[in-house]
Amino acid sequence: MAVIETAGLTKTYPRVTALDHLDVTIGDGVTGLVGANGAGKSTLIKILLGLVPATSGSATVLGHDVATAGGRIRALVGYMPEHDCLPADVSASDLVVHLGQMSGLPYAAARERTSDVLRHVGLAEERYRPIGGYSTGMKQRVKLAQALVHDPRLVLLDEPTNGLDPAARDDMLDLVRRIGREFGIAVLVTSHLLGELERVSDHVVILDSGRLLRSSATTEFLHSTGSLLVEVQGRPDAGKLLGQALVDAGLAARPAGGALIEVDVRDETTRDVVRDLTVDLGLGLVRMQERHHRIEDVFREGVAGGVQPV
Ligand SMILES: Nc1ncnc2c1ncn2[C@@H]1O[C@H](COP(=O)(O)OP(=O)(O)OP(=O)(O)O)[C@@H](O)[C@H]1O
Repeated sequence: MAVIETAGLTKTYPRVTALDHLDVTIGDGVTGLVGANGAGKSTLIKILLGLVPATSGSATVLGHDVATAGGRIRALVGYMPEHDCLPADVSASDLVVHLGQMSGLPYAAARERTSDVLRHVGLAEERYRPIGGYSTGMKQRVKLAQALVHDPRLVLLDEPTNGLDPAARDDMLDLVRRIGREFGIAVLVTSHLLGELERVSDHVVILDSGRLLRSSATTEFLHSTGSLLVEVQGRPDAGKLLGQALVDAGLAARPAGGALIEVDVRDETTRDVVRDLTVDLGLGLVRMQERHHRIEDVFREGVAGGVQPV
């Protein structure tokens, strides 16, 4: 069963169409929802939670219709909102226990789960201090903990790395990956920082002005654009010589400046062909490295080239 499914989902505000006939299916694992500011990510999340009604079209979350089963969905789903919304004068521990009870857990179970999830997100003794004194990174962890306290089947994380410095961002992304891989909870995580999602996501959905630009496995993004950068030495025209030999061998190879050649990876034999031809030509292999385009490049190419939704 799809975790999330939308059909013709549209949301119009008086001045703007935030979602425009969105058809997308999201499964288990970690899915990155990418888009520039204003692309419609937060609007999609709020509709999926049953907090904001769609203008037209439909959506289901874990098989439940968002239009009629918002309450049921919110019991099964954890939500980490984008903006700072934590009360300053309450401790993380008290807040998460309270929200656990609001999600239906008895007091004792809420306390036990709170202790577990705060440990998982890396909040130790400070959990008993008022949240007002926390750093941004600690506040983000509290927001993540409250999304997990009721043991949801799916979590919706809206810009969890917002406002974090690089080290805190890495820690948060590690947590997101662990939620998906180790705890088996489906994750939909949004970001406008495209590069970070390829590290943690199994699947990437790209939104552009409320429309679906692309939805595919992360490996497909990388695989479809994978190439090798090869550097050879031994004679002045070494690069040219190897480039021609690679083309003669049926590979797509092109000069990449000086003694550098870029070769498209055709299959698992490509590296062996490069190595053998270099040896046959009596050249020295200086380096052979992966040259993946990043999701960011694919996104840019897509927008510039007007790629049709898939
Ligand atoms: N309540 C609202 N009333 C009017 N317009 C809104 C409302 N909420 C969102 N919008 C508009 O809808 C569009 C999509 O906004 P949304 O917040 O979903 O984008 P986003 O991709 O989450 O961007 P961000 O990362 O900046 O939050 C934007 O143009 C925004 O200004």
